[in-house]
Amino acid sequence: MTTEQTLTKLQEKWNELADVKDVLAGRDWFMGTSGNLAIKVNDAPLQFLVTASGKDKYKRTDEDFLLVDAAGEPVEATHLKPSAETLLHSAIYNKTGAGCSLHVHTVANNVLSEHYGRDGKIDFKGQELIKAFGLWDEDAVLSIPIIANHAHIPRLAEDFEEHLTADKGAVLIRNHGITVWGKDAFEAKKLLEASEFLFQYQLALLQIK
Ligand SMILES: CSCCC(=O)C(=O)COP(=O)(O)O
Ligand SMILES: [Zn+2]
Repeated sequence: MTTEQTLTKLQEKWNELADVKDVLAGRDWFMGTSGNLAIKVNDAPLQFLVTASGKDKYKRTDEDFLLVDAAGEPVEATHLKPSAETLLHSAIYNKTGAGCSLHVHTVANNVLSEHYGRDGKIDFKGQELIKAFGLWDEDAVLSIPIIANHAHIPRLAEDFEEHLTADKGAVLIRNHGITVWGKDAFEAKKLLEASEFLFQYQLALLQIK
């Protein structure tokens, strides 16, 4: 690839992730600067764009993302800090064929992660939207793992990695949020939206019971 082609690809991926960020911001899924997003730019060497830590993700700026390597370290010298949870995104790109990963905190995903936390998972059956995860059988069950929210991110990443068994998926971090990954930005966003729909449904159901 020429330098020009590399830069064009980087710009395309930047715009793709910025567009996803704007849509998720429209859903109010970045409260209190929470959440982080990443998109793969290059396979060999592995490089991905990740949100800069602590930014107001409701705004679109030239400093929203930075390019990091397989270990989550900035590729170039920068004053920007990669997301505090970059290691989770690194784990996804190192262990799966995913091209995009998204993490958001919502009231629904936090409440349900606490409610089902002791089970270590939340199951959805007989719900149309589990088809977003490729589960089309009538008896299919979507099982989303729930892991403990370790403050030490390498420890959190270690637990998280155990669930990186496919190129797409979702993991809930108890009283923290959800991380999803998919082959590209379209798939990751679809999985995130489907998960949040299912969480909102389950929460509403628990409330009327
Ligand atoms: C203020 S939210 C606490 C950190 C967090 O969980 C998160 O998703 C945002 O952290 P980042 O470093 O990616 O801004
Ligand atoms: Zn978080």
